Amino acid sequence: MHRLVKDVHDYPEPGVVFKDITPLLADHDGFHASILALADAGRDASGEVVVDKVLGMEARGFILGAPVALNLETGFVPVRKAGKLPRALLAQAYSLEYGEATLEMHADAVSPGDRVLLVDDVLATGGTMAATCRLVEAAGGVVVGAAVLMELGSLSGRDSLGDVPCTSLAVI
Ligand SMILES: O=P(O)(O)OC[C@H]1O[C@H](OP(=O)(O)OP(=O)(O)O)[C@H](O)[C@@H]1O
Ligand SMILES: Nc1ncnc2[nH]cnc12
Repeated sequence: MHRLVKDVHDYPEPGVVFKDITPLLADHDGFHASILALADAGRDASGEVVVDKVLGMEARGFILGAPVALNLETGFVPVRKAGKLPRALLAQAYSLEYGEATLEMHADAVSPGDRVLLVDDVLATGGTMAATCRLVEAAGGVVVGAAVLMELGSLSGRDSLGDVPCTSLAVI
């Protein structure tokens, strides 16, 4: 996977090393293997699916989360940046490595008791993932796991996830 993720220095702001996954997405074998590996986070040791929904965060989390949901034969829930969803919603402000934003989810997208897997490309500060956990909790769902392609170990994002187990295909 490493050769298919390109480091872009000082993007989107000075000091950030941006992890560009577009070469990985453009490579069928790399993309396919990544989806299968991320989907394993939604199964137990015997291979049984243990989640009811997969959530992906706009925008790169959509690209990865939707095929993971299909692989697990669950529904997919888009968690969007503010102002994009048309019906009653839950909202959560957060900070990420290079800014601040608000994430929103339709209020009825997760039902009480739903077991949820969160999927994204990068875990950096963990702000995005933690905010999504808050949205799921507000809906009455249970985050049973998170799965990312890459974890930026120096930013300790995992610490913001509490007891939620996070599967990283690579810690860099
Ligand atoms: O752990 P954090 O510090 O919160 O950073 C991780 C988040 O940042 C990126 O999303 P971004 O908001 O840049 O959106 P994009 O997918 O639309 O580019 C990435 O896809 C994660 O969602
Ligand atoms: N360094 C980084 N590269 C790509 N996406 C990110 N999201 C937060 N930090 C990031």
